[in-house]
Amino acid sequence: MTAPTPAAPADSSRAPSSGAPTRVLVLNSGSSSVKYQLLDMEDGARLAAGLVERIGEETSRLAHTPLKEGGERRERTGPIADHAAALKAVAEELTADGLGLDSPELAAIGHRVVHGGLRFTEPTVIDDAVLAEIERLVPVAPLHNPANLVGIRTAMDLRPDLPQVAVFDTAFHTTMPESAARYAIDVETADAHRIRRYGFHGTSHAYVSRETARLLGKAPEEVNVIVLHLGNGASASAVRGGRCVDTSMGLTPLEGLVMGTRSGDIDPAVTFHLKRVAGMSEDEVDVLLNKRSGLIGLCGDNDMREIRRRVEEGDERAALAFDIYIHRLKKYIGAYYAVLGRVDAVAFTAGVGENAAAVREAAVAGLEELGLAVDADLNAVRSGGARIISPEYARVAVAVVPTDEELEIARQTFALVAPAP
Ligand SMILES: Nc1ncnc2c1ncn2[C@@H]1O[C@H](COP(=O)(O)OP(=O)(O)O)[C@@H](O)[C@H]1O
Ligand SMILES: CC(=O)OP(=O)(O)O
Ligand SMILES: [Mg+2]
Repeated sequence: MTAPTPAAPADSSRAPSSGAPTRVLVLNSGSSSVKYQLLDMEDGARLAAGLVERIGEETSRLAHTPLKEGGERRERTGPIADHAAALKAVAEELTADGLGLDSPELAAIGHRVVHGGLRFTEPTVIDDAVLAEIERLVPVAPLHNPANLVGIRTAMDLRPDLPQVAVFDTAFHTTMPESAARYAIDVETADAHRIRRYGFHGTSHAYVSRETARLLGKAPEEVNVIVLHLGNGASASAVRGGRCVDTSMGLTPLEGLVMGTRSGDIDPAVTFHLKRVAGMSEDEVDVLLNKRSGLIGLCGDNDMREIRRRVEEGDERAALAFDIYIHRLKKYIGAYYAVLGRVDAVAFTAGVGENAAAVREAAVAGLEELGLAVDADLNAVRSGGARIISPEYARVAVAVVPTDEELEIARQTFALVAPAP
């Protein structure tokens, strides 16, 4: 899961050797959550990490872990109205540990921004023009870019003097060939409205594909990897020699796999039908496909833990939802196998991919002819580390590779703002 595992304890009292600030705060603002980490880039140590979830509900929760020696995990529960309130609460927790946003050791704040459109292919220092472009892209990332903007603006209010850096989910996918990035629709219309497949979760796909190569003892250039990022939002990617050649999300994060609340692939005519025949408005269709579909639409739950519990109890709706989720996943594994031609590894990551052994087992079941198999004992191991779960004889390594979007964002942010040595 993207939640932090205690890293090497950091000595937060150490002064940076060059005197220049070396800490980066990373904010990963999701539709109803904020994940954050404070890292010291001099040695990569995590100083604090946490998560605010269920923002906007009565049952919001902030879990904060200072990773200094002796630091203890703290929790706040109770309503947190919006992302701005969530970030203020995070700032308070950091201040309580002597790691407040006013610290002179902070070099920059890095922000996950989900949609960067055509313009942003690299990490970017945020100014008014960048903010305006992220705002312009709200219609194509309606659950995400607004939350990202609140995170940026709140951080800018707290530290107007610091560089704020946007790291885009779409950036890693800009290497996709036109054959994968273009929809087969009228070219002039598509180009006029910049309608194409952008792909998301790119920071995670980049990090996990690299970590998978490392797990195999190879350079990223040497391996072809299928990455399955299965969180609340879920996407698959085909990575050839370190470069993305296809991914399952498209113009928006709605295309592709079955997700917690999103439908993934669907015949676009379903939307015409809902409007013309079922009398739904544009906004109602949007809410249906983004928030009331996927696992929650199929069985009333979007948490894979709950779905597995129900399946074990013999609940038929949960079992069907699980089967549909797996069927789609398996189709993408097969599709990306064909796209890549040769596959060295299939890597499972994010909340579901890292924790749900039943999903990994079912997704690979029956694919022995493709060289894919999972060893039941290895698959059952619970660990926070990257590991191979396929039997030794298998031609393709199946791996669990924990993602760390925050670390990757911190690295990219620091590389942009730190003066070259
Ligand atoms: N132990 C577990 N077993 C199965 N699924 C889990 C487990 N822990 C977390 N998850 C799943 O992970 C999902 C969240 O994944 P995460 O990567 O944090 O998503 P996001 O970043 O989209 O919020 C939860 O909805 C839940 O379904
Ligand atoms: C792009 C996307 O779907 O992100 P998340 O999984 O955080 O919702
Ligand atoms: Mg996520």
